[in-house]
Amino acid sequence: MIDTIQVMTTNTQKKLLVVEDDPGLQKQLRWSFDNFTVVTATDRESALAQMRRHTPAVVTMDLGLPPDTDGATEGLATLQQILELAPDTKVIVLTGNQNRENALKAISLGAYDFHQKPFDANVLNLIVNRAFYLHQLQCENRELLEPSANTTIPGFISNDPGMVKLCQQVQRVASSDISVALLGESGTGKELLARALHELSNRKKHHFVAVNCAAIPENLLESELFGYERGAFTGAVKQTPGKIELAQGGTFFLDEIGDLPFSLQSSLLRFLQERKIERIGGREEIPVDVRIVCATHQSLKDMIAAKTFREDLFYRLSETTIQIPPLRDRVGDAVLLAHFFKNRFCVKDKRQGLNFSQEALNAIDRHQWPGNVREIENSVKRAVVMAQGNQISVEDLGLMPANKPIELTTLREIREKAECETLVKALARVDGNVAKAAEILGVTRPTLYDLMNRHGLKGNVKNITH
Ligand SMILES: Nc1ncnc2c1ncn2[C@@H]1O[C@H](COP(=O)(O)OP(=O)(O)OP(=O)(O)O)[C@@H](O)[C@H]1O
Repeated sequence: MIDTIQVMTTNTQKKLLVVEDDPGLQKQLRWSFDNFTVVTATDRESALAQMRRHTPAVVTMDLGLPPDTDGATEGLATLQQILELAPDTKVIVLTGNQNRENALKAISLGAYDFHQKPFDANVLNLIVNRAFYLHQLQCENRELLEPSANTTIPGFISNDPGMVKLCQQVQRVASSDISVALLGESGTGKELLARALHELSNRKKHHFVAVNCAAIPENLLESELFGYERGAFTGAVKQTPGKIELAQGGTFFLDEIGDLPFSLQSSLLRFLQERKIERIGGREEIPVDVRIVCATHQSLKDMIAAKTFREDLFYRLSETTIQIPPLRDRVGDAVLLAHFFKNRFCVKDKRQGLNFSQEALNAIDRHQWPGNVREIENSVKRAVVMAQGNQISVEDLGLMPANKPIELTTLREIREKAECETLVKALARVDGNVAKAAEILGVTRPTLYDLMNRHGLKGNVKNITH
């Protein structure tokens, strides 16, 4: 049974979860905290469900939960899971001073012990209030210690003034229907911004449909985009709408537009001019109202010059062009993003309390991140798994410590050297398998090939060993 009494404090809602299987005691406890939103639970399952739903600041719990009301195996396991779900939550166990050993075990897990029987509601009230303020202080501390992001796009983390402006530009164009071309290196957040354009527009009730032109073989791409009628070709067993049609009313995102085969560029151009599609093997023209967003890491201007990309299509696709800078050009963002992903993966992997060592933070700031945000995301993800104790080291991140005396003259040389060494290390670890090395480094295969080319490693992969 859930009972809710809502009272707000200045900035954090006072939420208390009472975990107690004795109905009499539960009732008594529930009414003792009229300045809290009180939710209740009687066993492990309901306690965890309430934790997920409400993330209360404070929990009071009876250790003797069913099925083992005498022992505390169930209660201690519940306590551990509560703290894993929300490590900032303050848990007060009500042991009634009956089992000192269990009380000590609970304290070692991170709980507070309230051993008074019969319990005094006023004293417990004081303790719960104190625990709440401790929780609030801890949350505020965390916010102060960790840099915060400034953009107005939910989930898009950056404090770099250029990026903040770029996000404002995204927000401004989101409400219009003009086509947007997002240009930038791999992993800079093009898809994330494409989704933001959709979410911030009044098309958000409809679908956001993405097609990656590089991932679909040329002979299948046409039917993927435009759909087909039954019997249009061998294997066309039923009428199938294309991705453009599926985005009706919403946003259609063409990722890696630079990889759209030349043969299909004129079909796409026709659609953009007429806003109608014809399924393969069909006779009917179907009007489709979609907003077009595309992205690429390639230089479309160079492709136009090389006559591999149609200029007229480029102008249709890029009524607005947004150039996203690489991560190495954004001031302070690497550390900010590292904290962001660390917090995300800590919650996901239930590894609370992890922090970067100072040396790791310096290395994050120094590293060039050729794979941009995707690389930092993957690096932190792996580090959260690898870290021992509560510190993430430079090694956990797969970065280079700055302990060698610097003999080189320019920063550029130092960066180049570090990049080259990282590539060699990653390739050696996977016996020269480029796909696996790209995964470790958080870059795409083409990016890794480019980097290997630049560092003269391409012909030498087989020579790279441990
Ligand atoms: N500023 C950001 N804040 C938070 N997460 C980000 C940010 N930029 C990118 N990401 C995350 O980084 C990863 C890569 O981003 P995304 O897929 O949008 O890049 P992309 O430029 O489209 O890459 P590609 O060209 O390789 O397709 C995603 O998991 C995305 O959520």
